[in-house]
Amino acid sequence: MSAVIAQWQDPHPQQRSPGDGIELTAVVAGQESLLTPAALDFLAGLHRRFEPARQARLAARRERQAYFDAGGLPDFRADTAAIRNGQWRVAPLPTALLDRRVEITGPVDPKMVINALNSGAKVYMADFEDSTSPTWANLLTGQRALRKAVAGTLDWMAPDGAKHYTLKPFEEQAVLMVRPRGWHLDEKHVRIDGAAMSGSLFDLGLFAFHNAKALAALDRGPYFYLPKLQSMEEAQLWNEVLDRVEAELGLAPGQIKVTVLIETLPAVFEMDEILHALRTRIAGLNCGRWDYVFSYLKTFRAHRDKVLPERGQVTMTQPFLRAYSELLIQTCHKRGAHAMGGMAAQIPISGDEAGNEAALAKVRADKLREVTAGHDGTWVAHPALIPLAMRIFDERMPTPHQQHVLRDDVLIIRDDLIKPCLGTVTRAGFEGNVEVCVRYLAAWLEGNGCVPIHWLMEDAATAEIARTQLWQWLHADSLFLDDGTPVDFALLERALIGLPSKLAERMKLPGGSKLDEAIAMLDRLTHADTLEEFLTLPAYERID
Ligand SMILES: CC(=O)SCCNC(=O)CCNC(=O)[C@H](O)C(C)(C)COP(=O)(O)OP(=O)(O)OC[C@H]1O[C@@H](n2cnc3c(N)ncnc32)[C@H](O)[C@@H]1OP(=O)(O)O
Ligand SMILES: O=CC(=O)O
Ligand SMILES: [Mg+2]
Repeated sequence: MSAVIAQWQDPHPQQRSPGDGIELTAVVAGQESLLTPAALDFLAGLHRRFEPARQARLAARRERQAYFDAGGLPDFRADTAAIRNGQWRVAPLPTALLDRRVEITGPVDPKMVINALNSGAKVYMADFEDSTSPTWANLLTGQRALRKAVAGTLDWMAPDGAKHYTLKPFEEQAVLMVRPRGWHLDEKHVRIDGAAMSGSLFDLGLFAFHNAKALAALDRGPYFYLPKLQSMEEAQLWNEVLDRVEAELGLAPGQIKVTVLIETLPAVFEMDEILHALRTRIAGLNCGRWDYVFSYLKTFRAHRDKVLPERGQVTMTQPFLRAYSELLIQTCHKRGAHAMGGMAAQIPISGDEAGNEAALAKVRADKLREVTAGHDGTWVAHPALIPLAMRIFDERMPTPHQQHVLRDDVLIIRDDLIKPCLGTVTRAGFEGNVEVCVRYLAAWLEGNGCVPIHWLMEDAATAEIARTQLWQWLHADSLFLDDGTPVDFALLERALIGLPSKLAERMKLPGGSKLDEAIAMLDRLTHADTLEEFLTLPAYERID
């Protein structure tokens, strides 16, 4: 997978200032066509209007985490009971978003964009978030690819000239949705009045600036996926941003539609409130299971009674995760929104028929669980999985969606959502987490935000689980592997020391040049007294 595109790299980067308080601290060739004075003014306007509110929301996150660290538990809010108990529905969904049974997701390099739009999935979520390492080159390459895709002119030639990629006709393409980065991430290369702007506002703002009118004319939104929200107030902030974007770009109010990922533990207690805050424009909620597990671990980082078993055992059939997905379905269907499923991590295995069949069987079981529970659609990580997921949804969901499945049988209380599952930590589980962290981080530092490791899709969310589990296990009192070995820093040392030779033959894989840096970073992150909020925050300081 090529994440950084050579022709976009400037061998002589320099600081350039477009003036009016806007400063760009990196350059890739050709960026002027995207970062026009008008586009920069638009971004600066978003920053000046919403940066104080973003900072307030980030401070609120820290305050709430301090409450959890002091022993507090998340719960449904008393002050919003009227919203939960009220009779209201979200605005009707646009035709293009009625049938979303299979959605493909992936990073935004031109080949992936073409492959995803041509893939036969109903929707393609172009991802600036979990699967993109936000180097300046990746971001602008992605924005340029999407702009050309919307215009219908995107093509791409394989570097060896073996294949020329072109888009299928518009009617045969997946519906485009874009996922900007979460509220916690800055875009350090755009400084406004001396401060870095928000990555969310940069990604969404720049995409909307160049494509919103064209997409609205095609009756295709624009449509966005909003990641990692933690509260109703964060949804309100997004709604205000989108109101402003619509007003500035001359779009009808409510033209921009969004789907919100419920992928943090605090947010699962505010799903009605989030739908309500965005009720004129929300099309659905999505079970972002990987970040959700990460958020569970992070929320309870100081709770020794909430240590989870190794990653492979924390599956969606565990009671606390089943409760999350069923409550999401019930909540969405009550309000007229779609309840989207999530991502199975298995990808096709080439050259191993039995291994491939076992991987596909896991994906099949996951999709079957989702459609049977009442989800209106699901995610796949790889185009080869689309027929499998499509078949299951076609067979089990003959209608475009199943909002009529109200799941009145579901009765979920707070403890169902927070009770940890039982299980073990094996040596393979511990060492697997170490390997995933190091290899993923190394790839990310090299500019590649999504990689296959042992035939599993690994991205920022899955790697966060591995990283957070290591920290949690190492800081728990007297934790032992299932073979009786104490989980301590000596065990980590041995795993880290053994890793370079274990990976020696794989140095040509993504991240090969950054393995030492990744090992040093993981060592620091696991030794820290406090769990770092996001892996990508310190890692972002180390990329261009
Ligand atoms: C927790 C979450 O947030 S989930 C959402 C974020 N994660 C994702 O979106 C995962 C996206 N998936 C991927 O990036 C890739 O599938 C990977 C990295 C896991 C595997 O990629 P590869 O090793 O390149 O897979 P593989 O070699 O089998 O790819 C075969 C073809 O399918 C294409 N392909 C693979 N995945 C995708 C995708 N998601 N979208 C479009 N095309 C894809 C490849 O580009 C390749 O195309 P080509 O034959 O024209 O060269
Ligand atoms: O974004 C999706 C997730 O699972 O995390
Ligand atoms: Mg996520």
